[in-house]
Amino acid sequence: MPLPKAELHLHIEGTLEPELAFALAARNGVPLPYAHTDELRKAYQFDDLQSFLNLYYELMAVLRTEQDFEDLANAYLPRAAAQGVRHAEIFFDPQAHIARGVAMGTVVEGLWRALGRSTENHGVSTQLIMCFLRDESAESALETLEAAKPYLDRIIGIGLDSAEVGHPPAKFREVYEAAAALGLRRVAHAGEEGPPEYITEALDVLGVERIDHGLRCMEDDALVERLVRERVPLTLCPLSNVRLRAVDVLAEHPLPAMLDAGLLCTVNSDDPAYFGGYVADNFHAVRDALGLDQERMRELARNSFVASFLEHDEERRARYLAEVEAYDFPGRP
Ligand SMILES: Nc1ncnc2[nH]cnc12
Ligand SMILES: [Zn+2]
Repeated sequence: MPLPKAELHLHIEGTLEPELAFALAARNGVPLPYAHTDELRKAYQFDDLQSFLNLYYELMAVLRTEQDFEDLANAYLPRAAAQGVRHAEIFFDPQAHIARGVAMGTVVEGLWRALGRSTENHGVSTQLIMCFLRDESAESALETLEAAKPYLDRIIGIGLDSAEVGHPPAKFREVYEAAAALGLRRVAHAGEEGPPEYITEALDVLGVERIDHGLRCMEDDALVERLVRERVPLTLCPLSNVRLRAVDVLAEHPLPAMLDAGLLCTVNSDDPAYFGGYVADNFHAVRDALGLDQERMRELARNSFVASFLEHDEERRARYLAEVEAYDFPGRP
């Protein structure tokens, strides 16, 4: 039985495995510039975030109907359950779909057909976080929030993703203020490729409660002290960092130094279909490459529930946390 955990940094479009991409392409008559799944997999060599995003947006062309989004989520959920995920806060990128003529309602209703039954069907509770693409305009983000208004009972919060450098958080001040007024929770990708100043700006200007990635905080001691003092969770994605070359090799990932500094770190999968592993695979990879002991692994699992947006169901959070504390690692005498 895997260690129980919450997954807090997972782009649902990043769970699109080559086999499902080809099946949906055939179903929808969408041509793909790859002959078969192996050829597509060979394209999964990235130099940086942008080179990944190019493929990520290209493959989304196969997602067209409610059924496609339901199938996408229904492929992820049993995999997540098998990896010990009890609770998942799932990102989606509506602008990438709306730009292709796929309506907000198609995306949210389709995902919800799977997510709404996930606790019963898979033992995984879920929340949806709608991300704005930071390389699109602030006006487009505001229009997207407007388009989401009929679906806000299904969306717990907003996030900010896509190409980071050159698109500082402050560009999105207005839409974050509007989202806060609607009672939405706020997170943002910051400090993945962008500088530590983007992390500070996400906190001060956007009022975010968690930082997605946040890796580059380690370049600024005062920022680290602040993140520790304010207990700001970071949703790290170690295999993603290696694949997108934010770190050279996993053995050099700053996670142990971040934990030693007292940062509230969590480990997540980001876009598991592209980066070679789901969330437990990320846990095992950091354990093996960085020599994390069982108490560090337990700390990461505990942090994931502490950092989750489960305030509306503290009883559930307490149950998950108790499971973490009671967990017996395999192979213990
Ligand atoms: N790691 C990542 N960073 C920014 N935007 C993303 N969209 C999907 N994955 C992303
Ligand atoms: Zn991400």
